[in-house]
Amino acid sequence: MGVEICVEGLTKSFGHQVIWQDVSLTLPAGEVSVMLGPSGTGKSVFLKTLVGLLRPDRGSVTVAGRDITRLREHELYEVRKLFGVLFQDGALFGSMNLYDNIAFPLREHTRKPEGEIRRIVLEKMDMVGLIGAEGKLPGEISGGMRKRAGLARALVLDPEIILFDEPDSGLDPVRVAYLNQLIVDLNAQIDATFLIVTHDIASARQVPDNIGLLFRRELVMFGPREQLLTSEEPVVRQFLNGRMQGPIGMAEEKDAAQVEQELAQLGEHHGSGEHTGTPGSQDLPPRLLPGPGITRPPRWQAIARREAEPRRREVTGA
Ligand SMILES: Nc1ncnc2c1ncn2[C@@H]1O[C@H](COP(=O)(O)OP(=O)(O)OP(=O)(O)O)[C@@H](O)[C@H]1O
Repeated sequence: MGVEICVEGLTKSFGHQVIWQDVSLTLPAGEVSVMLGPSGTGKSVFLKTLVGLLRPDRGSVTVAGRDITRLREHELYEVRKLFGVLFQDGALFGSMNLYDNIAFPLREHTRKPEGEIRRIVLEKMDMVGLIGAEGKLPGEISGGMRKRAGLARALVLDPEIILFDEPDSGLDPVRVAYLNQLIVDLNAQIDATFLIVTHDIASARQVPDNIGLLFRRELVMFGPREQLLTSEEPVVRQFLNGRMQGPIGMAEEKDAAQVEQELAQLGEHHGSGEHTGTPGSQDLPPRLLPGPGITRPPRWQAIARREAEPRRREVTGA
């Protein structure tokens, strides 16, 4: 049923460069969370810190009751088995076929016999829709298939937590839609805790239970999808609407006077396609549901209730 990750007061710098500071959030067990943020705000550094590949300056990351920032290397090795990580390009070995790539963690970390390994590898390849491609080399398949293969490999040790580093990068919109459906289906099937770093706002709007936003070396907000998508916080709105006007600049943050002027101008241009109404009135797309035939774990009843809530508010005008 996945495990909760509790992050408290986390700060990371490289030399004098503070990447982010005092980040606190809880990734609820079994839920899907998305981390957004402009380029270079340290989203990948955050993922690496969660899995213990980077050590923070301060703060804690509690996974299954253990603060991984304080573990020694051999203890970390054990805790890391709870994680599956999908790196941006799938991080496959170019000289190995997909079967051997996906079998790799099982051969490295377990003493399972080859027959058992075969059963697991084929089961995971089936889950991500790759049956029949066992003998292909990573160089012979599309970027979307490489991501699926990376995902199958992340699944073989039955992780409690899966971290996705920009799973949609380099994919066309149709492939992104398929991948999003696969992520939602997998989450319902294996019920692990998912954290996805992405730039794709459309995915962030539909896929997760929770959304976080990193900006100016801080976690601006982290909370239920509905809360972020209807937030009036200027940074959150600028990012989720993908517009130039607002606190986020091309290279750095803008000065306060400029932001105020831009937002005032934007306020004069209602009807430009931007959602500028009162909190809760913004377009809230429905959450992507698991496909037909996929049994949903009990927590989906709570999701369905939450999904119904804002619409009920809209209808009643509350
Ligand atoms: N090992 C490292 N040593 C020094 N600096 C690093 C290291 N890893 C990352 N950084 C710096 O940390 C900052 C954040 O990098 P990171 O890749 O986490 O950003 P990001 O938000 O994931 O960006 P993008 O969205 O463009 O992928 C960058 O300035 C980067 O140069």
